[in-house]
Amino acid sequence: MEAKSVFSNKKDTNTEQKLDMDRIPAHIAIIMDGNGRWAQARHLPRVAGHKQGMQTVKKVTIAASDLGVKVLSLYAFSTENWKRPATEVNYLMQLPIRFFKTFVPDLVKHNVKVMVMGDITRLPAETQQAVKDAIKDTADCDGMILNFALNYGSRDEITRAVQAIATAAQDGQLDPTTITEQTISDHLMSSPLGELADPDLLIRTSGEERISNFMLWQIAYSELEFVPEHWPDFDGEALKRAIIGFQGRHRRFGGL
Ligand SMILES: Cc1cc(N2CCCCCC2)n2ncc(-c3ccc(F)cc3)c2n1
Repeated sequence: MEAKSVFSNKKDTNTEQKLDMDRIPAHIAIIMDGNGRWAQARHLPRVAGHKQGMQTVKKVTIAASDLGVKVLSLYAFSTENWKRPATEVNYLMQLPIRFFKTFVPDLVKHNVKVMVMGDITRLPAETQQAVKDAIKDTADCDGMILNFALNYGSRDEITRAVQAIATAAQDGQLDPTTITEQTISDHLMSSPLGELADPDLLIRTSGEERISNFMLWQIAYSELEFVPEHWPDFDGEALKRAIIGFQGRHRRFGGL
């Protein structure tokens, strides 16, 4: 059957690059980098980049949902981000609240379910409540899952999984000789995603080629796309270009 396709209207492609709508990656993860540099280039405070980055979250969420992506994971706040200046951390902690107040009705309209990975107990109470409200208000949606990584770090996630597995073994609830890769996957924060837990495609914006402690276990077989746009400049067309890059590769899952 001829694959449905959508031409990328970006004029700088020198070949006819088509988006194969029958091979959209089920799970896309994005490291949303470049917000501070975007602001700096415009002689604006760093928080202006975060504010514009929030608008990009809304735009890209709808674009991904419309393309048929099943899970979109976004690295919103890492366990390392607490080291940033208090003024910036305080601003960032307000963003989930603003997101809830301004965007949840749109998410429901697009049947998008909010999920969060990370230790939210360390967040300010108001931020925690906004996150819980976003999860509650979208719980009945069964379309794309918008999975925010918030106060998340992959090494922290793996450490917590090892602790839980060791405790179960110590309590006689788990025979250590039966531990498999699936046992570890089942104890990660991504486990509610089930078969969709592992990203097919990881995108990092702003040209940096680092993983930065994001979903280290889950991206074992992911395709990686490092794109030049700062996150505030990323959009639906840039998302299509990244997916076209993904579709252009033969995926081996370690085989031939
Ligand atoms: C801390 C933080 C920062 C944050 N940025 C905006 C995007 C650019 C990168 C970092 C700054 N965004 N964007 C959305 C959320 C969010 C998180 C959980 C939730 F339930 C609803 C919204 C968010 N949270």
